[in-house]
Amino acid sequence: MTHHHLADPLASARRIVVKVGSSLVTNEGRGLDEAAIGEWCRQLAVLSRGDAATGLGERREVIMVSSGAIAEGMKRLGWAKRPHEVNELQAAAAVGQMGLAQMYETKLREQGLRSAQVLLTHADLADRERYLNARSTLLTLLQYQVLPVINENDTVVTDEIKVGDNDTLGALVANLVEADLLVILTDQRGLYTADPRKDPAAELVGEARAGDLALERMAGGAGSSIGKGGMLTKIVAAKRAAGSGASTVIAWGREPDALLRLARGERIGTLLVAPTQKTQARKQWMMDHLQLRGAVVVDEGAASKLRGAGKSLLPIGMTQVQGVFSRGDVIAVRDITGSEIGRGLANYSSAEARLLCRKPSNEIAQLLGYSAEPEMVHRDNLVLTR
Ligand SMILES: Nc1ncnc2c1ncn2[C@@H]1O[C@H](COP(=O)(O)OP(=O)(O)O)[C@@H](O)[C@H]1O
Ligand SMILES: N[C@@H](CCC(=O)OP(=O)(O)O)C(=O)O
Repeated sequence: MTHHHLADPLASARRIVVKVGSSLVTNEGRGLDEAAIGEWCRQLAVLSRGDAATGLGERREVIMVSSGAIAEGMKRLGWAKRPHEVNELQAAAAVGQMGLAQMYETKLREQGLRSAQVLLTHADLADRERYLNARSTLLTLLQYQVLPVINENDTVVTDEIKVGDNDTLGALVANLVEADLLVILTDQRGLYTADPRKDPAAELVGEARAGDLALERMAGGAGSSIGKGGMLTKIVAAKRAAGSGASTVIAWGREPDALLRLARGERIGTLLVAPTQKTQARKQWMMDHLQLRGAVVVDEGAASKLRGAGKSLLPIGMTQVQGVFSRGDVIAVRDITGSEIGRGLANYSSAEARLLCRKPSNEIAQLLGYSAEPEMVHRDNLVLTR
């Protein structure tokens, strides 16, 4: 084994989710902080483009998760106090989201970066099929070097089915796209041993293991009336992000060049290291958590490409489909002798897969009336059995 030490979680991160909280984005509710948003967008553009001169030659894929819709909506509606009525909160979110989207669009365009608004709900992430759709949309945007700006779709979701806070949403997005790093920018310099607003003796935690229970005892709720989650949701988010192998940094949103410095490997704020690496985390998830719904049998050519060359499974290599499964279910991939090659997420249902056996991918659209992906199981969603 050669890969004994873990790569530096900051400098090696190539896919990064950045989350900013309401109080930062809206300047404590005073209105969208154009200068702050402009600063993050400038840094995001450098990361996305790559800039050898600043020691960031390689391009990173970046996704923004931004709060602030409700706070900004309240400001625009002239509401001084946060309403309790759900419909009023939802109305405020709808008003504020316009401002958010417009601001990010403008600031990113100034940097020569294209952006896209993505509003997600809990259901989009809980349902396997919608999950895969959201995932492939986000990955497509990244592929085209578009920066997705994500928020919860507050206007349509009711309390019971809400993600509820954007720290959690950021972690779910990190899971969704299998990010390497989640950066949570907030109004404190990181996680302290106690809420620094209440305890002046509190000290900054430099580094810890994501998921360490001692962290949860340090974290309190939101310090202001603007933010939603406080530190606890950030700690829990870090644990969740670690589930897919992403480490988390909690840092001050006004720290100069925070995103660039982090990407260069500088330690800023609190680093919560994911104990398992990405590929291992995915493998565990695929092997442990899911029951198999079915299988596809592949010919020898496909089997050797999967085993040896690290390729995706294309419909043309499939000879047989077993069981009943939906798009997004975990299925086994077997060779002609019946032995398992690997497991992965099916891009097509069993009924569709039966129609696709032995067919070239350019016929998928014609056979099914639509085409989701050219692969039956994408390499990134496939784990080889040992
Ligand atoms: N242990 C802690 N370390 C740092 N901040 C803490 C801690 N416990 C509670 N907090 C509070 O959490 C707040 C940040 O959470 P929140 O207001 O939800 O911000 P955001 O809008 O960035 O999500 C801080 O202002 C702070 O008062
Ligand atoms: N989706 C909500 C944000 C909710 C939220 O989690 O806020 P925060 O704790 O400030 O990140 C909004 O845009 O107002």
